[in-house]
Amino acid sequence: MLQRAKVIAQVAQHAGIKPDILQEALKPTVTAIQRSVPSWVFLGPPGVGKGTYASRVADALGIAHISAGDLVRTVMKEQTELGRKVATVVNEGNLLPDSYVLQLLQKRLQEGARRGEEGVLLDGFPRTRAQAESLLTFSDVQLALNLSLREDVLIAKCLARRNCKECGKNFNVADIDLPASPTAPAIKMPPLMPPSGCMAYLERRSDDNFTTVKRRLEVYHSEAKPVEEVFRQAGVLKDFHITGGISETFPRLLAALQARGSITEEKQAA
Ligand SMILES: Nc1ncnc2c1ncn2[C@@H]1O[C@H](COP(=O)(O)OP(=O)(O)O)[C@@H](O)[C@H]1O
Repeated sequence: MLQRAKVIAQVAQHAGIKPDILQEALKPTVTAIQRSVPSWVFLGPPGVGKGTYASRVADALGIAHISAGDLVRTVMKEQTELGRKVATVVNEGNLLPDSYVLQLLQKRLQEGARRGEEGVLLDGFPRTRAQAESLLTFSDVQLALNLSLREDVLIAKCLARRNCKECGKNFNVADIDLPASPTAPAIKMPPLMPPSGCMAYLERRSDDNFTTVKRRLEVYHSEAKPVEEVFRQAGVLKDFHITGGISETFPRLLAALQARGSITEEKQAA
């Protein structure tokens, strides 16, 4: 702080203006810099595994993982008028208003900043062009990883997601083993089975039914390209196509991030 006051005094003297006037003029810039949290963003359709890979990468990097869907589900669980309204939109497979989701995210970022979080990995945000543009105004987005996977597999994965209400962990009981077709290569994705202790506590998300998943995919396809475009123009978009299960994909994902210089070897080993 003292150092900053000294620098401001020197610059003010050099420019021939009073230090307090310069200090006042710099306020918005300083606040903007202080607020600018570095972030990584995982983009992709429902069922692609954004949450699974985001939480593993965040653990590997030692940064916080923020899932927009989890923030929304916390509100849905509240027995309030707002919680019920949010649940209606989510269960129809539609998006919540940009301003509302931004509010939830900013609140979560502020809580994190108070705890000393220095970087975050976002999953499920942004989902519209407006959200993406807004994110760039308050966060230094260093990477937008755009995950993709065959559409028929996305549906199967969503329908097979399970959550243990005792330990809170997510699993996927789909055993995908599809031969090559004229348009797609063969794909094998073994299930991520819950341990026996979780079996009695498994739940399915209320929006993971066939009709809602189809609607979520439609919404994704209509919003995804403009979001990708914002990050492509910012020079941070990286495409990553998933062709197998977690044990095959996760090392390949880390290697791709490392090749891009986003992960150091030390962090990958940890
Ligand atoms: N960034 C967002 N903007 C608007 N709505 C959102 C956003 N993130 C989550 N939601 C709402 O929460 C639901 C669940 O989100 P999420 O768990 O990320 O699901 P998905 O499996 O579709 O990626 C979405 O279908 C949407 O209704």
